[in-house]
Amino acid sequence: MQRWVTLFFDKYIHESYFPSVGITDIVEILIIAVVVYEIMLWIKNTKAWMLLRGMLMLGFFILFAAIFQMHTILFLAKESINVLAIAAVVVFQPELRRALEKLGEKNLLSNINLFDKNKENQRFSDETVNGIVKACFDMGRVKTGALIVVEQAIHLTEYEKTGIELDCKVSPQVLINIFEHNTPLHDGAVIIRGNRITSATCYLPLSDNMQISKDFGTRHRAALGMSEVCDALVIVVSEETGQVSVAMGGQLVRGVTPDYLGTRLCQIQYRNGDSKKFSLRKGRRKDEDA
Ligand SMILES: Nc1ncnc2c1ncn2[C@@H]1O[C@H](COP(=O)(O)OP(=O)(O)OP(=O)(O)O)[C@@H](O)[C@H]1O
Repeated sequence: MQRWVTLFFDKYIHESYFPSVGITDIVEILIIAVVVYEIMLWIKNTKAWMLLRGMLMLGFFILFAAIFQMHTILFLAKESINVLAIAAVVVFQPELRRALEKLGEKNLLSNINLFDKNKENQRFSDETVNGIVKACFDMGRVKTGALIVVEQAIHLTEYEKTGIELDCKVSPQVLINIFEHNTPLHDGAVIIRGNRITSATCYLPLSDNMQISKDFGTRHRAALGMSEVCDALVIVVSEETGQVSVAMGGQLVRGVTPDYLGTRLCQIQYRNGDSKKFSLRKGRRKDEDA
């Protein structure tokens, strides 16, 4: 037995090559682990998950063909692999674009304050937060439908172009007036950048999510669709129920309270992710109460 163990160690352990592991290698392993994890998360949360499953099926099929030496299938697979790779990039262009934009959103550079040094950290003022919250719930009370997109890091210029250009300060009166029935600007969505309403009657992409409730009409689908393709916070006021809902990152929360909406807006109010609490009682942020 002892001889067997000695032989085993001599053969497999003694002759094995153990590379020396330095700090750089550990950092490298950590970076690769994080990147692989992020890619897996991205695959899981997008249509790429279906692509991966399709590719796995194809892989098994090719393996099967290889085991049984099916030369024609192997030849076809080899020839079409490049075409399939290009097709995947074309089909998943929106998801790939979103993933790259998300990477940009992380704004690592602004955290070390090299590039954003001169930019104001605040996206919009408390007045804008209060104005949006007030307008949404006032419209909800009288069942006026509305769709409001609050821009974050990703610029929404291409969606602005689908509507009528405006440039006015956000206020509850203006928002209510825009969405008033039978007025020229009431259809479509309003886009807000900072403290300004940049355009109205904008057309937003509809979500093709099959799992969302059949009760949702196109206004809610457009809110969800928009939140899937960019980082904006999208607010919907239902004409049918008067409920206010919020969509962000492909998730729609229905029937929110003014406090909830205010808090969500405060969460995106600062570029570096700072957020302050919103208090409904005074319609202002809690830090201002002091
Ligand atoms: N793609 C879109 N982009 C922007 N606005 C849209 C889009 N699709 C629909 N809308 C807006 O939604 C309105 C129609 O809403 P619809 O009744 O279909 O939706 P809903 O989700 O059931 O909302 P509601 O509860 O208010 O009825 C349109 O008049 C238009 O203003």
